[in-house]
Amino acid sequence: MTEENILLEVEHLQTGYGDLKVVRDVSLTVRSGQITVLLGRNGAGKTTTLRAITGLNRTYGGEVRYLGKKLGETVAHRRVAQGMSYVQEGKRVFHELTIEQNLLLGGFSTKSKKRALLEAVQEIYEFFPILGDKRSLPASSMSGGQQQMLAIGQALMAKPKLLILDEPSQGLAPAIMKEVMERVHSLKATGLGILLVEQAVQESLEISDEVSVLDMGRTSLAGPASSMTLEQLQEAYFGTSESVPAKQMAE
Ligand SMILES: Nc1ncnc2c1ncn2[C@@H]1O[C@H](COP(=O)(O)OP(=O)(O)OP(=O)(O)O)[C@@H](O)[C@H]1O
Repeated sequence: MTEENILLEVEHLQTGYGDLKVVRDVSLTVRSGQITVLLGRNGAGKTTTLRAITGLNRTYGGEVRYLGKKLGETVAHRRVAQGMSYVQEGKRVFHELTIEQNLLLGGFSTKSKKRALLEAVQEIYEFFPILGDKRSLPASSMSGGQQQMLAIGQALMAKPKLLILDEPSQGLAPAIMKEVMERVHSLKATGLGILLVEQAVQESLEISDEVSVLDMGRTSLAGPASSMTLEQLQEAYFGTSESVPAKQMAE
């Protein structure tokens, strides 16, 4: 893997809320055409890390480099304009708007002409056919999994280089979760780099290239997904290599 593939490098990041330092030492890398998954127990600091990467929380220490440049105090909307799209936890779509209106809003930041936006919407329909089938219906009429696909489609409308997804499988039935994960996996072929936060350990490891585990605001394990053993992950999660069933790691 060459250095040119690197989209995002986070080194020894420190961030939090006001005086509260929640994230003390987090490092991770995301490359184009690859998925990096950020794992960790509830409250480990995963969402807070994403908020600092996207400019929603201040960085107290360490560094975030995107496309080879330090982001420093770059405000969130400039990061979006530079190709960072963030799908926050909980399928944040506009329920009263139609699916198509939601997608068009997603392309607003590109300042594209209507025609280009409609072409981009068609590409999203090809990728998520269910959104095309239901384009004129309000988003509220869709299931949780379909709303998650809409939230991802909305983020893709901004033509990102880096897609950041916070727990896309949250609250979804297993079959729907698998479908969402497969769709996320297939996005790699477009050259997009993806930073995925997940509680579904097994499913996210299957589609990821790199893994970073967070424990109490610190990176406790990082490396290629293919080389991670269950024992290493357990130790990184709990600070012990005693046998803990994989599914419990999400609890
Ligand atoms: N707005 C906030 N103000 C103060 N503290 C916060 C705020 N949001 C989160 N925290 C605290 O920061 C810590 C890390 O939370 P964070 O949401 O980043 O964890 P997480 O790993 O994403 O967990 P989860 O999987 O439950 O979403 C927690 O102790 C949480 O209570």
